Amino acid sequence: MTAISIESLIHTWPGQSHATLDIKELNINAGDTFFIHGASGSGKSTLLNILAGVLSIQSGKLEVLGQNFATMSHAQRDKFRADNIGYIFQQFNLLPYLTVMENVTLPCHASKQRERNAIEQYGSVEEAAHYGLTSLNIPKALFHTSVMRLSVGQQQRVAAARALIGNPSIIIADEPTSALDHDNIQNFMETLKQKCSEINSTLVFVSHDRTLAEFFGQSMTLPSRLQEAEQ
Ligand SMILES: Nc1ncnc2c1ncn2[C@@H]1O[C@H](COP(=O)(O)OP(=O)(O)OP(=O)(O)O)[C@@H](O)[C@H]1O
Repeated sequence: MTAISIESLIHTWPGQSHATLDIKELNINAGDTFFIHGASGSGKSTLLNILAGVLSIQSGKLEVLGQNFATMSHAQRDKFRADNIGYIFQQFNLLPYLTVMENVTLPCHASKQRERNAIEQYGSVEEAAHYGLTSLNIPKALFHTSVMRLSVGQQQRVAAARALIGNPSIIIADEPTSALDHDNIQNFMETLKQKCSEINSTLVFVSHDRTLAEFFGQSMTLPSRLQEAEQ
């Protein structure tokens, strides 16, 4: 099954003389690990926002899990995202006034489907969060403390546990390793891949760091607009 299918996708931001994104064709199979590399300004965030349904499609075709995004309203895409996409942000986006557990269980409050999946597999949302955090090496003693008291590496693993809870079909990761040191990057990449494979989730991972491509089954590079402008 195809998880993500793109045909002739073009996105031009207002005031720009040429398109930020121009992707003729891209197919990502369900369960694959896919790396998108691109320099700063090449349109990585724009593409991820389109894939997650945050931005509407201007031109071309995009199907995510067989759903045609062009025919869906903003509200339909928001629900689809909550149910089917776990998102890991560059700056983690953990809520500072919530505990580790409260952060991790959030997606199950936003999506009945993810809540159901968590309960079916682990008996309760809390048990699902416990399992996720433990398997990502977060000590139990930290489960009920504020996320602000965690190290950067721990915060990123909590962000991963939050993205994975309730088994979303797709995990999108936007530069999630940029704040980590070398050893933490290796550990984080291996663990993230293993966890995605455990829940049969498709991993779409974006970074400016092309050395990370080695961790993935397939990859693509977005052309640098700066280079094009200079040619
Ligand atoms: N909301 C917006 N309004 C107008 N232009 C935008 C907007 N967001 C992005 N752009 C433009 O689109 C281009 C690509 O930006 P984007 O953030 O997608 O790139 P990126 O590859 O994620 O960059 P970085 O690695 O620096 O985060 C840039 O020229 C940027 O100015």
